[in-house]
Amino acid sequence: MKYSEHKQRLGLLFPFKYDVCIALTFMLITAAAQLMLPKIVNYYVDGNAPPSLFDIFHILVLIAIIIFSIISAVRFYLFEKLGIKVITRLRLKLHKTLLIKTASYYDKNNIAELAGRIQSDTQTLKDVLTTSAALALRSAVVAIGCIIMMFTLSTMLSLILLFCIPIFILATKMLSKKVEALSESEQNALAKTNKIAFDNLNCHTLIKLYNWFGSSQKRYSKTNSHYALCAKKTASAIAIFQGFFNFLIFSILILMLIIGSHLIQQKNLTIGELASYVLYLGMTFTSLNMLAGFWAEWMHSLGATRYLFDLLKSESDIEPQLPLKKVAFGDIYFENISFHYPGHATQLIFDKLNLHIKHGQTTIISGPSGNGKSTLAKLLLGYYLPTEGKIRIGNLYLTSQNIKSYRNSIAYVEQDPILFSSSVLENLIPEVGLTPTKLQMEKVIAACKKANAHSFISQLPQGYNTKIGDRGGLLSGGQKQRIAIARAFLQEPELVILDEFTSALDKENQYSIEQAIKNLLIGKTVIIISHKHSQINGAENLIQL
Ligand SMILES: Nc1ncnc2c1ncn2[C@@H]1O[C@H](COP(=O)(O)OP(=O)(O)OP(=O)(O)O)[C@@H](O)[C@H]1O
Repeated sequence: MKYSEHKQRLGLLFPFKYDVCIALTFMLITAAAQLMLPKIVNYYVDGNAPPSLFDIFHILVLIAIIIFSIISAVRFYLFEKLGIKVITRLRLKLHKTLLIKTASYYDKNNIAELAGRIQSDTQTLKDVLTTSAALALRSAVVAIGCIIMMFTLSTMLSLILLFCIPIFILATKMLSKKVEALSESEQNALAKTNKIAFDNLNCHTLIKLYNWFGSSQKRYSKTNSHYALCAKKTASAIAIFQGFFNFLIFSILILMLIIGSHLIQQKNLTIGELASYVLYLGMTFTSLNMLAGFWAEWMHSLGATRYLFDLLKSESDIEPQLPLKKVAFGDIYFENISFHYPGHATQLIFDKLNLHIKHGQTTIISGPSGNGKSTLAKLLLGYYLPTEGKIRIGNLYLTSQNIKSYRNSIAYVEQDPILFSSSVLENLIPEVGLTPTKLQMEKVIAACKKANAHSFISQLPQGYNTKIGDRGGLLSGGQKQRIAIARAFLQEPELVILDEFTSALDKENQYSIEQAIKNLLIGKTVIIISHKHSQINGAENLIQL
């Protein structure tokens, strides 16, 4: 645990400093009101209060109670609202960071685990950073206020009490260290459990097919039990502390009552003052208990969110976010390209590969399965950078600095197209969503007609607004490919990479789409990755890998 880690978490509140100040003001008012309560008790017990129920004193007390209740409710709402704001902002930041992580980052990390962590890890921060922190702060104010009040009531009793406080602080410190370590392993175990659940649900048909229910359930049960074990360890550490704390509270309380009754006999204390003192003592312990609970919770969240903050920090696996520039396309050259996937140094996919792909022409890249055809596309798309050698497009070398600008003019249609689980329309123009203008809709329909997709989309229950399921699971392979092709048309690209793009189409659709592509992509650079040499009649070049 480092100082910077505390600062980092508290820094999340900084953008909402005004909300924090307003909420804290309300909190301080409630703390002050709370401190008045034992004094009122003292007033009643020693017989100073007026006997008539409808006396102005009682009416004022009632008004004070009503105001206190309203302010408490507002304070609760303000801190909850603050928590929601902080977490929403953090989730947005994490989502953005994850989106711009490199392709190799996703080779190493599990998507389900990452998505789960955005939700669960941030949730642990929400309460601790706002409502719990506010209660802890109020508890600190109340505890200090109570100690002052207790000194005004009896110096002797208060001095005895002060001796007990170091024991309390020492126990809190020891516990928080233990809880921090336990929480980190608990959160990691939870993330692993989510990962296995996602994997199993994703492969539910496979599990059904081969009757792998038992083994899948066992895999989940193993991680789930490990999580339960970690959570139980954290809970028992907190429970031990709670037990010790309760023992401390009651022992001190009895001690104070014994000494207090002696002081009453010696006429050094009134009954009302002792009652008031015991109430302040109770409030001090409740406040200290809350503070200790908060500290344990804070350390829990520190350990639990370490992964998230590391994720935000790691700049090395983030693609540079530079403004898009207009780029000039030309012939594409692979100059002595060697490549292996990150972390797979022994599996060289290309070894000093040299290629020349002519601008404005159609080139077929062919070769046996596993020879690196799709990898070549991924290099051109800048998902990975070559291990050695350079890719030149026209006069410019492809680098991580300019790839975003290039990608802006590239369309890629894959064998198994990636689709959002949202509507057809959102898959075609996600930036517009569900409310396209008339002109945009006309463009979409024109692109879909060219891709032979319009007729089947029109027959879907809600047409272009039909939700297509997880990764387009409610569509056939050919329908998914036609949507991906329409999406490529809409990009108005300079370079089009078609990776086995008709693999899921029947002969009739294949022929008409090939014709549409042939006519539409005149003058563009088209790279067709295919096992079959003659995928598009009239392809000008063939490269055999
Ligand atoms: N993300 C990755 N990490 C590590 N290795 C990978 C990755 N993607 C692909 N490979 C490996 O790279 C090699 C080339 O794969 P690639 O998909 O480029 O072949 P391909 O020629 O397109 O195959 P196919 O015709 O079967 O689609 C394969 O051995 C594959 O295992």
